[in-house]
Amino acid sequence: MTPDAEWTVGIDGIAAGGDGVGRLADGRVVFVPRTAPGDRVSVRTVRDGGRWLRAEAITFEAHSPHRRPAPCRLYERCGGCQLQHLQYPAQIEAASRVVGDALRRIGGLEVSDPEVRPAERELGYRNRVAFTLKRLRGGRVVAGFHARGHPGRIVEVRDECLLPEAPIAEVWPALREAWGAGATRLPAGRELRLTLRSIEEGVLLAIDGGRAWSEGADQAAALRAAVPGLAAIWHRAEGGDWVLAAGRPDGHDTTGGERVVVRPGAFTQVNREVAGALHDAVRAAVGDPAGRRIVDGYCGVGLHGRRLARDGARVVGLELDPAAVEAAREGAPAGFRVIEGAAEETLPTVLPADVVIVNPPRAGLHRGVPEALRHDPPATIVYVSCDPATLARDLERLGSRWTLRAVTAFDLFPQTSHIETVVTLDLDPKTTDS
Ligand SMILES: C[S@@+](CC[C@H](N)C(=O)[O-])C[C@H]1O[C@@H](n2cnc3c(N)ncnc32)[C@H](O)[C@@H]1O
Repeated sequence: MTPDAEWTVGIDGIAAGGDGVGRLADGRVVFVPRTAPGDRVSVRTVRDGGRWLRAEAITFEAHSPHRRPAPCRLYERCGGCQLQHLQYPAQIEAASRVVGDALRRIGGLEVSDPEVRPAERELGYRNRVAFTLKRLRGGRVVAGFHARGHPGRIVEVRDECLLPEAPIAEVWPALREAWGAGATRLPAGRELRLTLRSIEEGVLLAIDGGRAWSEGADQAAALRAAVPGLAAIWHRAEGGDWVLAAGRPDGHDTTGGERVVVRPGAFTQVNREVAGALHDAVRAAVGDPAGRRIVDGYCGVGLHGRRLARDGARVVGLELDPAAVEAAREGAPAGFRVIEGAAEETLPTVLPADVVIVNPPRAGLHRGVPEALRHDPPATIVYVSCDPATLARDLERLGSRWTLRAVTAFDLFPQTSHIETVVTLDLDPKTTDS
């Protein structure tokens, strides 16, 4: 089928990236963005990948009962969300299918589609939002999100985005007003990444990129005074370190009962409500932690490990990012220590352990991590994953010595195709590593 050919397909599911997916009579799979299970749609091929095709919808011959008008008026142009055209229960069902499919297809596991814990708030849930600001020729400034299908372009966002928590939704338009024509009150540079993080004290603004801010202190102070709710402004010039430009050095936030310091850079989950439920699930999967040796791998600011140490475990956190390590150590309970470095190098030095938690970035575990776990197996592994495909690959690499106790997914990112999964594995004492 050549690009530009037009034909009709029935959509019967949602693929991992959020596209609707259907099948041709000859078995080839077709991906069509912004379609829903139950749609029948005439499409045009935009890419022929051999056994799969990517296509765009031209007209709908039948509409899915799971559709709804997208709540955001930027949805068609913005690259941030993929599932706003689906009613929320259909988003949850799609997430369950995506995780189940990955575990069966890539992981070779015999599992059914898992339970997905929905969010209470499907909008207004993000405590962190990153915008991109570009200075164009002629002094014009655009600031917003990357465009759908054109990541180099920026879709202007004023007050349209429906995902941020209320404090961010209020600060962003006020900040745009306050930075002045040509954004001259911000650091110079063609492109800046502006991250707003809502914290107990208000909103923290982290400006990443641009040149050193020679008049930073004055301009940042003026900006902060002009934007109600802005608690602190940080800047990191290209090739430099984070510098506090105005306001308070420390912000705080609480997730899953743990209050931690928030500074720019260190990873924290964006959805405090669902992340709290996820942390409770990890805590429950560990069982009674008293006196047990636990590794919190890829610990970030140490939310799992700190809580388990408070409950009596001896916990070692493993974390690569120095900013996260610093936050994890601040105010940590006795019984929780953190080793800075790559988990694939540090894990073998802290095994054996009773329980190992791993929560890697999207790329999943470095090969060295399953190797170390096979060599020195813990009784329980709790794997928290933000990518079902790499999760499934890693479970396969762990081998057959562990049995799957539970799989639960959490909708930390409503309206998007991202999904977080928690898998608990128990060592089968009768088996040996082959
Ligand atoms: C998905 S976050 C999880 C953080 C934490 N568990 C939480 O719930 O907030 C992944 C973390 O792994 C860290 N990281 C990335 N690569 C790593 C590696 N090779 N070894 C150790 N930590 C790593 C990142 O800096 C980040 O803090």
